[in-house]
Amino acid sequence: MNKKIAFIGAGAMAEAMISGMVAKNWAAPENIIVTNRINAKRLEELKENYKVTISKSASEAIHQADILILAMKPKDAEQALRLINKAVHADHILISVLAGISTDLISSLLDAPVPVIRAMPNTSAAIGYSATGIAGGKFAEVKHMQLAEELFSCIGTTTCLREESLHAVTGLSGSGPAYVYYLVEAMQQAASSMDISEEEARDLIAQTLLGAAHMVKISGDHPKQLRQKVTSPGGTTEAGIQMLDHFQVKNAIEQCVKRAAERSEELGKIYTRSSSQGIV
Ligand SMILES: NC(=O)C1=CN([C@@H]2O[C@H](COP(=O)(O)OP(=O)(O)OC[C@H]3O[C@@H](n4cnc5c(N)ncnc54)[C@H](O)[C@@H]3O)[C@@H](O)[C@H]2O)C=CC1
Ligand SMILES: O=C(O)[C@@H]1CCC=N1
Repeated sequence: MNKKIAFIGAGAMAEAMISGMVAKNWAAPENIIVTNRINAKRLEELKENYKVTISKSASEAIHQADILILAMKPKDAEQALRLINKAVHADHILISVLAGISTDLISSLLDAPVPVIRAMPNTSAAIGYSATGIAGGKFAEVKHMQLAEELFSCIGTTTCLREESLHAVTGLSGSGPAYVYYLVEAMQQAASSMDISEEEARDLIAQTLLGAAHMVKISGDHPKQLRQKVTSPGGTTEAGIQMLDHFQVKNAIEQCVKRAAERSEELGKIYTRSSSQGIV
């Protein structure tokens, strides 16, 4: 890939993507330009760790790049886009990973007909395991979608969807790693109370999650079937699952995913409203 990519925003998600791209040799590190609002130390850290090019000026980064990746918090998007608008043109491709923010809102803040692609990756991008959903805005053509698909496929899997579905994707797989880490925290807590060391527990839990994830992906069996294969009548799993049912954990997880998706919609609405009032 000989295109230049500018990250506007240098936080956790930008780093996860940079780390994955560099590890896969998808882009030469010097072709990745990273910029943020004020934190020069953070840029130096990314330069040191990944050998990327850093820039203190977003407009300078935009002038050098072919692909722009918007990676600031939704609340900072309007200010960033007002600046980006001065440098961006229709030959750029703008990829936004912002939760909740629609391509229409982004396009409404830009004068040029820039192809905008909304993406929802997750932090497992850092090790090539992101599950990313992408959707194209009104100026995004097939060739732009293909490029975005190629980009995200270097850091995991990519699914093309209708843009309305990206709120759900955000609740499911964008935030998803955090739910899994929450489960790991709980399992580690249990292990520690039963005198298993943190290190031993981490290995046992991680391998258990990996094995179960591969089974879900490879076996083609419904998760309920997979669960039943573990559950002997009158055995340990049944006793454990009874506690999950007692605490309505399935319902809690369903509500968790739906609430996160709803929050994505809310973020979209907050910033649509604020943007029209010019007060983000
Ligand atoms: N962290 C995650 O798991 C995921 C995050 N996202 C999205 O990625 C975006 C970034 O999230 P994080 O990396 O977690 O946030 P973060 O807070 O770690 O990083 C945000 C970065 O944006 C920079 N920034 C703020 N205003 C700016 C401006 N006007 N111009 C240039 N840079 C600016 C900050 O200096 C910082 O480097 C969010 O919109 C979030 O919805 C999407 C998928 C997963
Ligand atoms: O929590 C958030 O808002 C972001 C979006 C998906 C994951 N992290």
